[in-house]
Amino acid sequence: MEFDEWEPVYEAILDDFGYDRTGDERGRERLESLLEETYDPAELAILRDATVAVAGAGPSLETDRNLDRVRDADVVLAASTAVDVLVSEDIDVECMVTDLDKNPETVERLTDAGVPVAVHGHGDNLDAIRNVVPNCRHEYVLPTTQTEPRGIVRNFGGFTDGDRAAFLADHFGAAELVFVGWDFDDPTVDRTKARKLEWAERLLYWLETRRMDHFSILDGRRDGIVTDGIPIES
Ligand SMILES: Nc1ncnc2c1ncn2[C@@H]1O[C@H](COP(=O)(O)OP(=O)(O)OP(=O)(O)O)[C@@H](O)[C@H]1O
Ligand SMILES: Nc1nc2c(c(=O)[nH]1)N=C(CO)CN2
Ligand SMILES: [Mg+2]
Repeated sequence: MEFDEWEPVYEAILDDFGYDRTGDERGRERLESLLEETYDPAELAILRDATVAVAGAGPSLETDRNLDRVRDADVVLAASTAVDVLVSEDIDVECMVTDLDKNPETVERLTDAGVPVAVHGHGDNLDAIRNVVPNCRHEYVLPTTQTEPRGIVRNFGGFTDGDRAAFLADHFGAAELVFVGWDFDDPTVDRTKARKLEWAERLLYWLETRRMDHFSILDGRRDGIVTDGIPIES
């Protein structure tokens, strides 16, 4: 997704959470200033026409059925701690997507082993960027932002770690997205996380309907409505 399509949704997210756009720009600048080189996104051509498992970090990821669905996929993208769950089941991931808030040692280990990690900079992870990025192998770090992309820092669309993985797969031409480990109504999460998951759900619904490329047909027939181009669950 290009930024001009993403920007109105980004503005709605800023508004909803009260985030400061200049904070996100600072996150982008910190990534820019720390990275001497980056992962070449052209390498993500492995996603083209692939069946891609998009693993969220919800508790259902560990069910046998979901682990089998991941094993059956051509390519596995995993958000944050979902990587650790999959690795403990002997499942390798092709790319990790994270804002560095949970398992920095996994980020360092993957980049060291030559597995790309899409590292997201935003206004609330500036310290994590400074603490973790210098310990990573830069040629396996793909820096991302949710604000306007600049220089080496890319924006493929998406907000939370998991939905950004789905937007990444879409951007690089995945044929099919298989969602595992997505528990939108997880009673164990706090209020802020629940609101982030609400956004993730809305964004994935938008992405999937956009991928189907028949918004106008779906509008009013599925259990969602379209407001300003953003599908909102009814
Ligand atoms: N029940 C769930 N709990 C946690 N993550 C979930 C769940 N269901 C789906 N996910 C996806 O897995 C990702 C896990 O990443 P992580 O726990 O680091 O969250 P995050 O996006 O950094 O948000 P936060 O700032 O709240 O930690 C989430 O971003 C979300 O997209
Ligand atoms: N500014 C800001 N941006 C975010 C935040 C956050 O806490 N603050 N959390 C996210 C979850 O992955 C994604 N983006
Ligand atoms: Mg995270």
